[in-house]
Amino acid sequence: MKKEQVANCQFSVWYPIFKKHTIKSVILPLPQNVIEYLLDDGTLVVSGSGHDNVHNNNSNSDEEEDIQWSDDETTTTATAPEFPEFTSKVLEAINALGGRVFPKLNWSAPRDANWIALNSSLQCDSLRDIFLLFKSSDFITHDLTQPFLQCSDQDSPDPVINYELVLRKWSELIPGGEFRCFVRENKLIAISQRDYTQYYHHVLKQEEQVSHAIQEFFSQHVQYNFPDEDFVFDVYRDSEGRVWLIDLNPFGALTDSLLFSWEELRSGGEISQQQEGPAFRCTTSEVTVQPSPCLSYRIPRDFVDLSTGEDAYKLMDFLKLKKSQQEASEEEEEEGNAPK
Ligand SMILES: Nc1ncnc2c1ncn2[C@@H]1O[C@H](COP(=O)(O)OP(=O)(O)OP(=O)(O)O)[C@@H](O)[C@H]1O
Ligand SMILES: [Mg+2]
Repeated sequence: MKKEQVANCQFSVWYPIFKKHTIKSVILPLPQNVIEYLLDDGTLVVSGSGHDNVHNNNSNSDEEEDIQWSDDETTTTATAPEFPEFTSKVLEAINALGGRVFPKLNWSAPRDANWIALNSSLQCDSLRDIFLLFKSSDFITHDLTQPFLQCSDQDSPDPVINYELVLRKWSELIPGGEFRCFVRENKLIAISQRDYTQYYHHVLKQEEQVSHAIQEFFSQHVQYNFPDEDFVFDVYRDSEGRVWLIDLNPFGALTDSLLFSWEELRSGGEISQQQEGPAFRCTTSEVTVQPSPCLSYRIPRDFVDLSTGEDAYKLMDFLKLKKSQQEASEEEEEEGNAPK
């Protein structure tokens, strides 16, 4: 996989080509100061003008507390003044897209961070929601810091990247309708169920119809229209059987090969010789159901609830526990001090 192939899969490259067949979206250039804010791994959301005051515990009681948790109403007012122009562009775009959006950068969405959002989802209705997800996501950091990490042409200069915030109209996609399609030398060679951790009875039952619909979509709208001849595209087949393009990804290890292996996809021989059309794989029984691949990115739910104040009872239990621990240690201390 070459750097150029990765550069071709940026949202702003493919969106204008396939606009008619994908979810309505708005692309906004990401200002340098916002990029720096996203990469600053100090506190999650910081009030004031910079990260300097995080450690500067000023005792002036008129000053706001330095650290603001994300669900605090004051967070928006604390961060918004720093990027007023960008904030208003984002809000305008969110409104134009119906009030709820799915955010991503040039390549990635913060899928590894959805657990941190109050709604445990990537659905956002403010810049504050977007910042919380982006700052918590390793996938977003990857886009910003090392997008060409696994490319074979490491000696060649990196293509110039203009970072962009992509806002997509929020759409309730049923995971069983999502498929990843692998194209080599402009030929559709393989289709995999996207959410391979679950068994979907209807996918298995409609395998032929699904494969046929995707092949038709590919030959009518995708084939020869993309600047590369090797790529991976993701689709969604809605309840009426219509196929939509969701994303484009580089053909190589950066992209999850799901129910195939990159070895077999690259060699192509075995999987495409078996039949005329593309190889089709889906999860075939409950036995193979696996935990969500993003689980390892999470921290314990209790910690999130406590830090956000989501669950009041949990917070009360936690405080009671702290209090009893404190009392116990005070008692111990007293005992320790008592003359023997
Ligand atoms: N507009 C949208 N509204 C709601 N959910 C969406 C939207 N777009 C995508 N999704 C959901 O989010 C998932 C990830 O989206 P997308 O493929 O754009 O992210 P990605 O970071 O490129 O993922 P990958 O690393 O697997 O390529 C999709 O599989 C889909 O379930
Ligand atoms: Mg993708």
